[in-house]
Amino acid sequence: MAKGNGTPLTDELYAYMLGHNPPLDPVQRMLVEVTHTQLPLVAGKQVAEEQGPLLAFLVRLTAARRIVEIGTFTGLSALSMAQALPPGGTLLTCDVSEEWTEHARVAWAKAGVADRIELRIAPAIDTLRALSAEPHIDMAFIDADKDNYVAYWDELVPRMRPGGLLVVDNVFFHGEVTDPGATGLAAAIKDFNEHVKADERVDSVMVSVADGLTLARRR
Ligand SMILES: C[S@@+](CC[C@H](N)C(=O)[O-])C[C@H]1O[C@@H](n2cnc3c(N)ncnc32)[C@H](O)[C@@H]1O
Repeated sequence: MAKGNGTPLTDELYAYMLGHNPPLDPVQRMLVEVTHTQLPLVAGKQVAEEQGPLLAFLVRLTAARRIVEIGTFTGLSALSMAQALPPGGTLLTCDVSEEWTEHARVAWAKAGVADRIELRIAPAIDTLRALSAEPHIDMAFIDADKDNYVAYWDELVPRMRPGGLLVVDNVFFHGEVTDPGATGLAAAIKDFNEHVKADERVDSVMVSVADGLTLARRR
């Protein structure tokens, strides 16, 4: 079986890669530090450091004006995307935790992007179902409860405008997706990955970024 020509990502190489990406700005850096010091037990939920610049790059590349995010946590991915929006662009982000998203609100205000971000505290599936059914979303980022990924996908895809970009995090589920006996959330991600692969409404690629990322373009 072909293994690709990937280079193992050592700590040194990872640091080198980060050193060649746009550096975190002071508010982004603060958010990483606050998350690790004040929420150490759940800090691993935060997107990996290379994902913020990647998401910002994708917002600029697609000239996205209307973004929907599922899974706010302490707000680093939302901050990165909101900072890359053109004037008049907006980001709707969904979460269920007032506690975790309070850090996000503070950071967005500090960064001067609070006016372009709407945070809805409610099960994301309810927030998505309440959105217009018209294709109006330019970019979506799914990074929340894994057992609802298929449901989020099926609410989002019809609402994406043609050419719109869906980005989905954790599609490797820590490598457990290759386990034939996977259960629980790993099995949910495996089902999701099959669902995307079979979905003729999109063109998709799965890439090895952090814990695996799927990028899909609405046809
Ligand atoms: C992996 S974290 C998101 C990380 C975030 N994107 C960042 O940049 O730090 C997942 C988030 O999904 C939220 N979540 C879990 N279940 C949810 C649900 N049913 N609806 C909305 N959000 C949910 C959690 O509260 C958590 O903050």
